[in-house]
Amino acid sequence: MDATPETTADSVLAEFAAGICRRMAEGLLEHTGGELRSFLSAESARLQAALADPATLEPAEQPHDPPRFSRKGHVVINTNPVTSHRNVLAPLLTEKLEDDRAVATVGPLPRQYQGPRGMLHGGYVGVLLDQVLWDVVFHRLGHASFTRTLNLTYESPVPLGEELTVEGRVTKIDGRKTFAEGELRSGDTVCARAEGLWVSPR
Ligand SMILES: CCCCCCCCCCCC(=O)SCCNC(=O)CCNC(=O)[C@H](O)C(C)(C)COP(=O)(O)OP(=O)(O)OC[C@H]1O[C@@H](n2cnc3c(N)ncnc32)[C@H](O)[C@@H]1OP(=O)(O)O
Repeated sequence: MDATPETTADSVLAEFAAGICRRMAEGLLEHTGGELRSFLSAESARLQAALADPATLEPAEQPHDPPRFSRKGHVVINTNPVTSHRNVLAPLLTEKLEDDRAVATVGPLPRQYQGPRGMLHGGYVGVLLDQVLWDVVFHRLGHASFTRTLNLTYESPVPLGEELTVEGRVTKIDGRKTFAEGELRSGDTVCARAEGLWVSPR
């Protein structure tokens, strides 16, 4: 049971703190020595200032994820590691869903997602495609399902530091099985393709 239910201002503060943690994660891989100390000190001071006086945050600011509560009144936090503004691991998507199709933009992604030098780690390519394909399946079906298979083809390296597009489409529904496919693009270049199967719960 939550003794202190979340307010909108708490959610704004949490997302502000997550933003600082994201910048810190990025800065830890960018700065060294004295520059690193100055960077960490400045980011810590911004968080301390916001905690001491929440009015230093933009007063009209709304959280991306406003407080939600379960039927029993417990706070429900969006933990999604791709889309939650409060989860510092999340690269964050802006997504449009229409019928059988989803189109999302993500990035530019910083260096904590790096695999090969200057390029996105292949596992994160799968994470982004899994999420967007799951989203379009959820949108189409109206209920959650589980990823059963996800086959990836890496066509070309995915650059960091550039906006990316991730697209997903439902291709077939057969009972509990929903098939979907999609791709991840950098500009006009298709960097990876995915196809998979999502199974609805019994
Ligand atoms: C609001 C919420 C927020 C939730 C927020 C969610 C955030 C997004 C998450 C992103 C997506 C994920 O990461 S999801 C998490 C990653 N995935 C998982 O953890 C899933 C782990 N696997 C499982 O739990 C299970 O294997 C299931 C549930 C997927 C399937 O088990 P099952 O229910 O026993 O299904 P089963 O009978 O074996 O198969 C169902 C049907 O599919 C067919 N089938 C099975 N495998 C295959 C296959 N490889 N190729 C073809 N067909 C297949 C079977 O023949 C059968 O067909 P027929 O006889 O019916 O014709």
